[in-house]
Amino acid sequence: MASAAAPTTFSLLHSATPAASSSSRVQLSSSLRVRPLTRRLGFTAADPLLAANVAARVAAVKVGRGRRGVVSMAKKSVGDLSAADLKGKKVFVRADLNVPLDDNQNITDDTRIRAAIPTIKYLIQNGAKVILSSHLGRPKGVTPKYSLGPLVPRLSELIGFPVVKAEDSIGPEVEKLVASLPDGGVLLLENVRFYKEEEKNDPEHAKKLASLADLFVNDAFGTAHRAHASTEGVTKFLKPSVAGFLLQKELDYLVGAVSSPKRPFAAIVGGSKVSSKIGVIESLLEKVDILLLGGGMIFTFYKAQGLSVGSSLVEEDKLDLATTLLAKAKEKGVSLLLPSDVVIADKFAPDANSKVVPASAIPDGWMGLDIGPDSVKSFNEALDTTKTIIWNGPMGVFEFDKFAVGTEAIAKKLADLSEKGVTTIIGGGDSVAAVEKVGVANVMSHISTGGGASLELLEGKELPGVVALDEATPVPV
Ligand SMILES: Nc1ncnc2c1ncn2[C@@H]1O[C@H](COP(=O)(O)OP(=O)(O)OP(=O)(O)O)[C@@H](O)[C@H]1O
Ligand SMILES: O=C(O)[C@H](O)COP(=O)(O)O
Repeated sequence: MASAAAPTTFSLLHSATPAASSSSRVQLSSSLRVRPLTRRLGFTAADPLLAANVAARVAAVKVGRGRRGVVSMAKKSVGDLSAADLKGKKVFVRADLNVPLDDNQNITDDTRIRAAIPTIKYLIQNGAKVILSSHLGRPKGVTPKYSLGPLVPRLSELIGFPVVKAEDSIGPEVEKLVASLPDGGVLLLENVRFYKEEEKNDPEHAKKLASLADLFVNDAFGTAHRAHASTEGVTKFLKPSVAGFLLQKELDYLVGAVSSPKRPFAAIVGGSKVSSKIGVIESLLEKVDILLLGGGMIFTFYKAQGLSVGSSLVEEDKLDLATTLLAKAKEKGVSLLLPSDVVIADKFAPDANSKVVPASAIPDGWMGLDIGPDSVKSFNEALDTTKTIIWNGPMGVFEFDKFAVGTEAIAKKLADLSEKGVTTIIGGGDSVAAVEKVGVANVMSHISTGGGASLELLEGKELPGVVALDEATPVPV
């Protein structure tokens, strides 16, 4: 790729043969490590409110190539609103509180609730009346098991006082509760998806939601790829409509850091199928210096190169695509690495028999379920040269302990590099689960709260929930 800093001595591993991979030698970068964006701006990741606020002001730049060409993703932030703008104002806040619940309605991962708190607290501290809304799951009509009720205790605990819960998201009862909300109070609306008009982005419905408030803050990054009434529709009726701190931080990393990365810039893409990652790979090939591929998709690449893959996951109709992507990497000067060895299993099960073999020697009847130790070694060497890394998708079937080793090794490597100042961005979905399983989530530069939304951003698409927000006022940088 056109980068002066790209590692020129890095061999292009289009061949999946063990000989090719193990013979690769990566020249270690001797240049100084850069500090993550937050540290460079003079605050710590432990101070997300301040971090996002300052980042919004300082780092909000024209970034991203969207569906309709180059667009500005720099949006007005809630941090641009002062106490004078907020005191006594009714603020409709759309968050993504779509958290997993167990059979007893206990929250099993509160990450998304915690991530929404900085914006809510900022509004409270500035005397606003917070009308908080979210979806939970994909209900078809009013469905008690998708009520937001179970979130109230944790939300109240994190906010520091009891949150009032409405039984609906629109209507006279909600209006009464809004009217009795004190300055600095928080009212949680019921699941916005209990109305089918929400997902249809029905303008009349959006108008009803908007009529509850004076202004709009969208902090629902995980749902920003949906043009729904509470994410996009309400912006037509509420001014200003601004980005919350979480949304801004996600954009700063997934668009800002990816568009203007400190180089060398590496992407690690895994997951099950190449078909679900085509857009991401194609988009990243335009930006990265190094691309490491793992997960189930590698077998389609191997087969495209004429290797036998046993009974590994292969998308027969994507063989040509795999060949095209390899050629594109070569054309762009991207160092693309496929794993040189794999952990194979005699069945798709946690207790399968397993062994490590070169990628070129997968026997019939066996399937590859993880990357092998040599691959981890060469991936680590490649990552050692980088200053920015983005990771999306696990290296193997990490749900089975036996085949989680490669994914966990990559998670540990990123944690190690992050502590040395490399910007590490985890792009949502299963890779986040893997990072959390290893217990290194807190050291990464950024962990996205969005699965589909982060994928769409990485594909270079615009998110309707972001596009609809007010543009940031340009500031001299
Ligand atoms: N070699 C393999 N064979 C089969 N499945 C695999 C293999 N390697 C990884 N997977 C599976 O890929 C799945 C994750 O793939 P997916 O494409 O959904 O990744 P993701 O992008 O991290 O997740 P999400 O779609 O939630 O954002 C995991 O369930 C994992 O078990
Ligand atoms: O979990 C997610 O990815 C978001 O909350 C969006 O949910 P959805 O895919 O049901 O719109």
